Amino acid sequence: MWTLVSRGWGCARTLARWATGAALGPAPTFGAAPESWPTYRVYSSAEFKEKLDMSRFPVENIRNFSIVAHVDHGKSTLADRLLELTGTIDKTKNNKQVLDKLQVERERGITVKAQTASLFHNCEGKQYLLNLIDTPGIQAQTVANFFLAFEAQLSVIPVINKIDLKNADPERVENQIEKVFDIPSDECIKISAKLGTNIESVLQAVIERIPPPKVHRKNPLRALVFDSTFDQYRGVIANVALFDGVVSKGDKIVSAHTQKTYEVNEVGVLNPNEQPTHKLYAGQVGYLIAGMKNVTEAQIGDTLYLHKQPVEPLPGFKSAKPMVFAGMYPVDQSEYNNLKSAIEKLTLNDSSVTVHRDSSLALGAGWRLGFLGLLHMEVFNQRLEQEYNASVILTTPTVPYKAVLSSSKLIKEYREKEITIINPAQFPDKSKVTEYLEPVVLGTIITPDEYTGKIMMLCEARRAVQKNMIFIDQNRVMLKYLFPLNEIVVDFYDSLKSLSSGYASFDYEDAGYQTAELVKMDILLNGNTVEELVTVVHKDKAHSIGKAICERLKDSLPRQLFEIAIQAAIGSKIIARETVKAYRKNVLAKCYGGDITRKMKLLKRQAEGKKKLRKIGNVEVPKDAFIKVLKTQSSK
Ligand SMILES: Nc1nc2c(ncn2[C@@H]2O[C@H](COP(=O)(O)OP(=O)(O)OP(=O)(O)O)[C@@H](O)[C@H]2O)c(=O)[nH]1
Repeated sequence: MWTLVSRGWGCARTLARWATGAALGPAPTFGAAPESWPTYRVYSSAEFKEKLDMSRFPVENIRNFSIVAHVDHGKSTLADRLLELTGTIDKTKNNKQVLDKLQVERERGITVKAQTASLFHNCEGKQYLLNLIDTPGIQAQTVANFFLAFEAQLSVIPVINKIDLKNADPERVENQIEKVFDIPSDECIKISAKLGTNIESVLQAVIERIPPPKVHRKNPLRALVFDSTFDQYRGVIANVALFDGVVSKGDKIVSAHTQKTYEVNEVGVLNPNEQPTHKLYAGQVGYLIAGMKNVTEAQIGDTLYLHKQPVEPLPGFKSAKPMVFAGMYPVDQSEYNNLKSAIEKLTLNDSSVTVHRDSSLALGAGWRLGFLGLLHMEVFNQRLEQEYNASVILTTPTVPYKAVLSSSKLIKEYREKEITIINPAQFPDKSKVTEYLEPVVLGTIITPDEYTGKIMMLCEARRAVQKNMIFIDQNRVMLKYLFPLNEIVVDFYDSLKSLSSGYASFDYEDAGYQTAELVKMDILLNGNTVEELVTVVHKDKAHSIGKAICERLKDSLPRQLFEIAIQAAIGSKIIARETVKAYRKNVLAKCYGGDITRKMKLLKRQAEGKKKLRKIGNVEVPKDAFIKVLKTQSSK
């Protein structure tokens, strides 16, 4: 297990994007605080006053760093220990993933939204300001991220975590790090974040190995908005990193993006909760509230400067590339506007989600959203439900395919020859294209040798082509495969973990497009297309995927008064079929006798159940039926 810690503004500009592309910064707190809520330190008034004065942290006493690692490697636990060690939170048994504030994060135990925390730390008589960004683990790209950090010349501190585990073998991991990343093994820090072992060395290394940020306090203000959240009472809270100058309460600032002017109502640091300060100085990271009311006013990547003191805007962020697209529609069209506003607010603090308006004959007006992966999509959906009480229909996720058009009519319509298709409903017919292209990724798998055979079979079943295989030590193998993206987005990681008893790791990076024989497949219920399940599949897999979807749908559909034919079709050709026999569910069957109130209760419950159903033709389908079906797609 290993963790990277890196430095400088890179943490805001690059590292955070690495992990998910999701924005950095504090998340709004929703609902009741969980029982395990941490105890934040309460400052005495003298201490508090001193804390407000950020001028006591000159640039040379500031370090900016991120924790980057795979899902579950202990980033948030290490962050907890760093918060405790620096006195930011009291040391209690309840400190579990303190920076994970969203309900979904605590339920799933994964970080969805990166959090910033400014830690005040005394070391050898000097007071340091250490800005920590706990990155989310939604995407499996740690190896690729390491090389990005390397190219950006960021300092990298390898940290080997979980050394308390019985089967931990830190020496072997050190050797692997040396072999794969060319980092001398004596630079590795071995810790147990859970037990708090050797955490001081991490802080020490952050101070010693990471240089202070390169900024100028005497220049006019130049602040990068690297995240923003929306508070219904205070408006937009923008998280800022100051590259130049100083910002104070009462300053007039301008957004380089919108050219709108605002007055700063509050500035402060995140410790880890918002703590107002008098000013923020270049090199520091904090938040700013300036009366921005609309979610579109605080664009991530925007530069803020002082009124009448314009500056060259900072380069901003390279936007994260969505890998998976899905349609999203309100269950009830009258909820369209509420859902629109919920999506806007959520995308404000997760800028890696792309949104296009979309509409479908069957599902009405909605959107096509782009996500970094399937887990990202699931989490976004869960947050909509939990935080905004929204009920949505999600269509089968698809990857962005391309088609080179041959039909001059279509070329005219699209105004280009090569189009990207993010909605399977718009997949052009074979007679109108020269070729189809599918996105591919270069996957890196590191596994104990004993699982290599099974993993190679799994990769081949996913149409992957082997590019490389090396032994990184006596019993560990690193495999590189070129995968079609659609073969890994749904459940590849789960399959890999289960067949390697959890030991194999998986990373991937974008590798462009390759020619592919693709077809559009419809799923029909009694002859009516199920819009949610229209999908694009590889020709060779159409039959097995179609069959699997029909079988799974059969298991998820309740019997109804009539027979239901479930069919998979390519054009007019039916390639698979299942039948659900007729049946009448008589909820009153057990209620012979006269208890009318009990009868009414049962009928009411049945009516409520019906609200969770979607009607396709005359067939009623439970909403969650489709989700269950999706899981079968790439495993066949
Ligand atoms: N034994 C042991 N378990 C640890 C250690 N550090 C973390 N864990 C456990 O590993 C699991 C994952 O820890 P997290 O801190 O949530 O990991 P993460 O990397 O932040 O996970 P994501 O946010 O999902 O990317 C939790 O069950 C922790 O209790 C450690 O040093 N030793």
